[in-house]
This record gives sequence, C-alpha cells and structure tokens, in this order.
Amino acid sequence: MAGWLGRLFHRKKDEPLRCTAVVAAAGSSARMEGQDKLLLLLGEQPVLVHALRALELCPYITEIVIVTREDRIVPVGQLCRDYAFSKVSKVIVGGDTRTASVLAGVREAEEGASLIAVHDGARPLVSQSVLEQVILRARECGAAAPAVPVKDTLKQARDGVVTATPDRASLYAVQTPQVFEAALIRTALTKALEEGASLTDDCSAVERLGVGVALTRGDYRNIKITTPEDLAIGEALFEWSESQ
Ligand SMILES: Nc1ccn([C@@H]2O[C@H](COP(=O)(O)OP(=O)(O)OP(=O)(O)O)[C@@H](O)[C@H]2O)c(=O)n1
Ligand SMILES: C[C@](O)(CO)[C@H](O)COP(=O)(O)O
Repeated sequence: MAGWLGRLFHRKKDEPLRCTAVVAAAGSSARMEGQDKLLLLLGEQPVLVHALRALELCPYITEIVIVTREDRIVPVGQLCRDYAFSKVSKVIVGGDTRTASVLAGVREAEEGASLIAVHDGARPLVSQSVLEQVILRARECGAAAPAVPVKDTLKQARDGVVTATPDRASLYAVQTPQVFEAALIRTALTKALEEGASLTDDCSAVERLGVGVALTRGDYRNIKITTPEDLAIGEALFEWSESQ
C-alpha cells in the first residue's frame, strides 16, 4: 500500500472535484422494532428525504447513488421522483452487510468521480457545513470523516464487569458522510469483503490498509436514527435547527 501512502502527499488541490454520494439505505431497521426507519416521518418528510435533500444541495456532490433493499427499489425510486431529486442517478439493491451495500454503490459511481461520500440514509440532519468540511479535507488527504468528542465516560466490560476505562480525551464518535478517493474506497471495501472483515463503518476498511483517515468537525445534531427514541430526538433537533 506504499503507493497509496505516497500519493497522499502528492494530491493536487486543483483537480476537478466530482463527488458521488453513496447513500446506504439497505438496512433492516431491526432496532426500530420492525418499522422501516428510513420511510418514517421526521417533521413532515421521510428520514431518507432529509438525508437526500442535504446531499442534493451540496455543490460538490455531482451524483447520488442510493443503495436499498430489493423490496424498497420501487418506493424509493418513486420518492426520488416525488421530491424531484435531480442528482439521483441510480437506485440499486444492497447486500446483507453494510460493507456489501456500500461497495455495490461505489461500483456504480460515475467513472469521472474523484471522491465518494458514503452517507447513512438514517442520518437526516447532516448540515452543509459538515458536508463541505469533510469533502474538502478528503480532497486534500484522501480519506476523511466527521466526528464529535464523546461526552460520556466509556467503559470496556466483560460479563458485566468493567475491564478498562479508555482515556476520554482520545475518543470520538464518528459520523457520516465518510469521504474517500474513489479508487481507495473501492480497493479497501473489496479487500474487506474478500477477507470477511466485520466492519461497522467505511473508514475501518481504509484503516485496515494502513491508510490514515483525517477527522473533521462533526455535529452533535448529525444523529443516526437507530432506535425509537432517536426519532423523538431527531424531531426536536430538526425543529430547533429550523428555528435558529
Ligand atoms: N446491509 C446493510 C445494513 C445497513 N445499511 C445502511 O447503513 C446505515 C446505518 O446502519 P444502521 O443504522 O445499523 O441501519 P439498519 O441496519 O437498518 O439498522 P439495524 O442494525 O437496527 O437493523 C442505514 O442507513 C442502513 O440502511 C445498508 O445499507 N445495508
Ligand atoms: C457508519 C456509522 O454511522 C458511523 O457512526 C455507524 O458505525 C453505523 O453503524 P451501524 O451498526 O450500521 O448502526
């Protein structure tokens, strides 16, 4: 991987920036008690629509590829037409794992895409500022993700007993979009999938190659809708942001 590392230091800032957003939306919403969380309403619109609108509004994003479940292809395609998302080029079927879903999307990105921004369909409140900072940082260094310092003290435990208290000053909660040079994330996810790695985010695939990932300023409002109470929190954050 020395080639990758070498290139990180020679990347040209003035290369044309074409960023494809891959929206991971092929999950099963198991922790949402069976309801498809991406189609639940936040305010007056589905969670997925909020996420797509933020990506559509970002000037650096030239194309959006949505990866969804087979039984959601038709409703998600209809939703894109209803909301007139002009940047959505494809709605495709994902895989059994997040890694498989994201790789399917990355493989469908337009040939000219220099960057890929992988975003959770379940993160409806991402701001333009978070998007802009992470995309520009990824252009400089090849891989970047937004993150926020953790607020709680975290414990490692086994069988209900604490085994360690990691130093909080070095801990961050990572968010999406996670943005990468296109060939880098394609290589990283392909390798991770071939090796059967179990990953909970896409930076991890790049880290496995020994390539550094830069962190940019995340936003505590950029929550992932995972369990039922997240929807209530999301509603409150959405209303609060609208009133600012
Ligand atoms: N095989 C998968 C699994 C997850 N995702 C997507 O990855 C994002 C983050 O995953 P998560 O919040 O875990 O969503 P789900 O997998 O749907 O939730 P759960 O684990 O509760 O089933 C979601 O937008 C989800 O749709 C995906 O595209 N393909
Ligand atoms: C990618 C992610 O949103 C970063 O915080 C998160 O890791 C997804 O995890 P999940 O297990 O799919 O909820």
